[in-house]
Amino acid sequence: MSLKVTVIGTGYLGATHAAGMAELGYEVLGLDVDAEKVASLAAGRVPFYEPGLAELLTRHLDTGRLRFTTDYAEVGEFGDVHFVCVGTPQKKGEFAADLRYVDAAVEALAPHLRRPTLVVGKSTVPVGTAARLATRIAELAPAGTDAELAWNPEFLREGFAVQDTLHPDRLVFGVTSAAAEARLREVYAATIEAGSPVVVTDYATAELVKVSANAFLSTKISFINAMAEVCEAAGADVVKLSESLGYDERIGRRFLGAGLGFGGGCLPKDIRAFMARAGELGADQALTFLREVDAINMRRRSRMVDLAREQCGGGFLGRRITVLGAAFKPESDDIRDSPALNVAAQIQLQGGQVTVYDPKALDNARKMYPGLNYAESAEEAAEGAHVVLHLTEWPEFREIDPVAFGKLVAEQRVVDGRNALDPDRWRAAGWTYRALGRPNA
Ligand SMILES: NC(=O)c1ccc[n+]([C@@H]2O[C@H](COP(=O)([O-])OP(=O)(O)OC[C@H]3O[C@@H](n4cnc5c(N)ncnc54)[C@H](O)[C@@H]3O)[C@@H](O)[C@H]2O)c1
Ligand SMILES: O=c1ccn([C@@H]2O[C@H](COP(=O)(O)OP(=O)(O)O[C@H]3O[C@H](CO)[C@@H](O)[C@H](O)[C@H]3O)[C@@H](O)[C@H]2O)c(=O)[nH]1
Repeated sequence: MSLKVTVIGTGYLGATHAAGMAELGYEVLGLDVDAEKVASLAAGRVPFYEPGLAELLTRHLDTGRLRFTTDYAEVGEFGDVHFVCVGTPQKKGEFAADLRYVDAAVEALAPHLRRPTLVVGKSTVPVGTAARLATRIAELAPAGTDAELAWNPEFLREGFAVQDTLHPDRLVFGVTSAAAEARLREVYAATIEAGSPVVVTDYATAELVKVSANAFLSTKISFINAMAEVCEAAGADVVKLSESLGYDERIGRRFLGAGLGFGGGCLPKDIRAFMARAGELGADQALTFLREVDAINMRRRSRMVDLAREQCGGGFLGRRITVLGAAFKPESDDIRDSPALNVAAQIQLQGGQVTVYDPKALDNARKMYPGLNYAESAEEAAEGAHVVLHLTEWPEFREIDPVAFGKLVAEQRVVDGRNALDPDRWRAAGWTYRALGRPNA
């Protein structure tokens, strides 16, 4: 009989994981405490934008392999394997991760476990969490239930979540028994067969792989952005510098894109939680460099505001500013810690009249930043602008015809926060083109 899998927490990670598990052939029950989200998923509507996910979801609602609920008793009854995918955001006013949702999920699930089961943590957590949760499960699971915990961190990227879920570049299994390892190998048999390597290790290492991967990626981005600061001071070109570095295979070109820096629901909060946890463990010195990584990243945002102000003639009062992009990166509608919206809000606070356009993230942006103006197209956003800021590199912004666009604005000034537009094309159309870390023409 085929395995029955549950997925607890059906946000960006969980909804994709649930659909991915159904694609692998399992019967899947997704649970969320957000009844609206559950109703939406059950009706075949993905409550966020993720390419390819809607198709996968509707396919498996149709095959009958995928269902959703808000009822923990049903989940406990149903599942052989339970994946925990709830959020672990940054605590308000602190660096540490807020573990209340993970704790609540385990507390709610464990009393309903009914037979030998494996609970598998996928959320990103501070090292030591799994060991603590394993003890909690042992305390709360009904007597005689052979319930175990494993930690199987997730490395998917938003915008590529379906592909990354079905073809992960590695699987990490943090386990305390051969039986748990065997169960995970069974769950992921097709993925392993298709070539994804498996690393079997203890809880602590599995938890640390995840946060150290995100620390490395953040460091790579802040490294190139630090080089951008030096390039700017020296009149050099960070795009050419990055290209040249990337040809060295030991360095590699990926995640060397200089610009406005990293945002989103993962990298910023994960490096901060990592520093906080290292501090608790007495290893804070090991991660002091991450403070600098964070600081370099945040400086990108203020530098962008400065450049925009410069282009507005020294102040924002009475100036119209077009912001292209609201999502923290293209191919996503996620605006968590979005650098684009952070810059837009700073400029608005300083008296600028900001109009934002994004192909997918307008609804989310309107809810979180109701004070900004929004437009339904790049062209509408550009009407009468004194400066255009390109802050999220959606492909459609690269397609803009700078000649036609130039007729809409009050002044032809563009600041490219993602080094993704072609400076020659914009300059040839009469625009003043500025970018972070690139020389002026
Ligand atoms: N988004 C990503 O790309 C990604 C990738 C890898 C890892 N992660 C990690 O995965 C976790 C989830 O991230 P996300 O982006 O999917 O967050 P999210 O906010 O989109 O989703 C979390 C979901 O958990 C639900 N939830 C909260 N408490 C619950 C409870 N007690 N029981 C059941 N459901 C509950 C929320 O309603 C929400 O739908 C985080 O730890 C994150 O760091 C995220
Ligand atoms: O060269 C680059 C690459 C990325 N970014 C920015 O970095 C941020 C994060 O991008 P990305 O890593 O592609 O997005 P996420 O979906 O947040 O994925 C990261 O965070 C996830 C959650 O932990 C992990 O699973 C993924 O492996 C990890 O890449 C975005 O703001 C990007 O604009 C740059 O500034 N320059």
